[in-house]
Amino acid sequence: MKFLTSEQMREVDRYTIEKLGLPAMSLMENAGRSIADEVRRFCLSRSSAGGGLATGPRQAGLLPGRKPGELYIVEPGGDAGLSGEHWLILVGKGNNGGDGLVCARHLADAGVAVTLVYAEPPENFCGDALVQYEIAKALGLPGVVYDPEAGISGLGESGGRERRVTGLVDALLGTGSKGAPRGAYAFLIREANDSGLPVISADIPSGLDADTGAVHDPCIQAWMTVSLAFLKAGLTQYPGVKAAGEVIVRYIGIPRTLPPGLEAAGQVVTEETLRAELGVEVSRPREGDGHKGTYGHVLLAAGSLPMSCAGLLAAKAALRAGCGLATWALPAALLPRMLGAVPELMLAPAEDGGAGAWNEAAAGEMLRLLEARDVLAVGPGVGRFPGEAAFLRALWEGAPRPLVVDADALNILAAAGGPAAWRRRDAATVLTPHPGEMARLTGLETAEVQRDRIGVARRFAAEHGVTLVLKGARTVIAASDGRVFVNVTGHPGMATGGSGDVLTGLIAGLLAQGLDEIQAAVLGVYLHGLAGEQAAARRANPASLLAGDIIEAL
Ligand SMILES: NC(=O)C1=CN([C@@H]2O[C@H](COP(=O)(O)OP(=O)(O)OC[C@H]3O[C@@H](n4cnc5c(N)ncnc54)[C@H](O)[C@@H]3O)[C@@H](O)[C@H]2O)[C@@H](O)CC1
Ligand SMILES: [K+]
Repeated sequence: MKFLTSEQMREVDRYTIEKLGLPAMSLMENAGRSIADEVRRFCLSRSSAGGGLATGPRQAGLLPGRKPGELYIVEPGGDAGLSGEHWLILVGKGNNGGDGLVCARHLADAGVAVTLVYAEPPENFCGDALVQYEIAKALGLPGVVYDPEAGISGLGESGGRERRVTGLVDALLGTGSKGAPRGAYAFLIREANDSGLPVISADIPSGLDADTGAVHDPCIQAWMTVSLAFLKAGLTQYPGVKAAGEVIVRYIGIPRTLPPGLEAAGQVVTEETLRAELGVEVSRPREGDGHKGTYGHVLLAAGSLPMSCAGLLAAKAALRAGCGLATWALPAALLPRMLGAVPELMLAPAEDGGAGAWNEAAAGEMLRLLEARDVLAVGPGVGRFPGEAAFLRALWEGAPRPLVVDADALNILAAAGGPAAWRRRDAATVLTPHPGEMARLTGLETAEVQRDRIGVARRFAAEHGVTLVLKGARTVIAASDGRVFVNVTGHPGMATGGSGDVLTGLIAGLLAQGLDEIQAAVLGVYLHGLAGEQAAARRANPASLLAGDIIEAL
């Protein structure tokens, strides 16, 4: 599923309205009605679930309690289950507010009591939002201009009937928002968050940066967000993910195909994305006459005292990814301890003078081994050592096969000045930093990396001609050609030592089987998350998840 930045969304809007001739008012009508649909669905699922929000898969097009094929006519008077509902519609002065006004009209028609709360006097409204305000006024929908002194807690009356407020629609700020919410907008957002009531956001939670997922102070903490036409980039990254709650993308009449020349900011990884965009299946059948040579051979340079087992995890993951063979090269002093630890694995000792550490001279041996192997992964547990820059540079510049760089190898690379300091590689290169390693590679603070994960990853990959996997919840995979993928599989239980080593092995194992670097990186991250979810589900308490459990779940 594609996602866009706010600028791209504006471009799509412009194209749809000016080039295709679809009236802006029709789009706003569809947008507002979609939000109203979701509010109704929310209310009905809440009433049928006896309070609380119903969970589990939603049946497309079916409201709770209805059977497929059953004739059901929604009377103009609305759904009986909505009679106790009273929603405040928080309305800003732009088109997001316009969506809210349309939503209010449809909710009122469905039998929901609504009160419009204007963030500023409607005289300030502009364009289509002003037209929608005039319609709401002509219809007699109750509304008040927000007064911070009075607050929203007293707004329990609608059309002469006392009705306790049961929910809020946040139509304050959308993709036209700049910076932190100001004035009455900020007061309203704080009140909404403090109310404890369900909040459904129109397009994005007000206060969210639609491009990065960073949240301003304040930002709406929504229970649900109805993203209009396309998913917005900011809804795919934390803390935006948390602020948005459940995200529903609704079609509003804007064509699914992007205008000529416009590339989406990125895509969320699904099996469909993998198949349609990357030409790779999650489960790839094996050839009937395949043998271990058919599925490639991974060479892994990993481990050192005392972090020897990082290599073990990566190597096991490579084998579980389906590569035909895996060789783990390790400082020779570690060999006796590791012999037989994974019987399926070949071990290649690198001369270390008994120190259990890597050294510059070992690079030549790695390149020689690589002649008969398909991919080199370097980094898990290698530590820091004298001659480290020369060691890694020799591999970086000399390895004619795909290279996966992780963990301390990334720190070595950063200390040496980053990829720009060395010759650009011809063969595939995948870097798998966590945010701290990414910060060292870019010279940014970790918080700066996290504030714009998509942008930081995209720029780095394009500038250095590598595939960049920026790890962490909602891992970002950026290709050197500007494409970006965001992974949504995974589980917080995976935040445990060795989890990254498993990913490195997995990606290397997929590269060995002939997948290209972006296929291997995206599929690897997707499978890693999926395995983590399954491993977590097998444990009574997911906090007890170990990296080895992820390998077993593969
Ligand atoms: N054709 C379109 O353009 C469509 C737009 N739609 C809606 O329109 C939204 C975008 O509308 P707009 O571009 O009018 O912008 P917004 O409605 O997001 O913002 C409106 C106004 O708020 C003010 N504002 C900006 N930042 C602020 C801040 N930090 N604090 C206080 N006030 C601030 C500005 O004066 C801005 O013009 C989308 O998110 C979506 O909800 C939908 O109606 C569908 C069609
Ligand atoms: K909003």
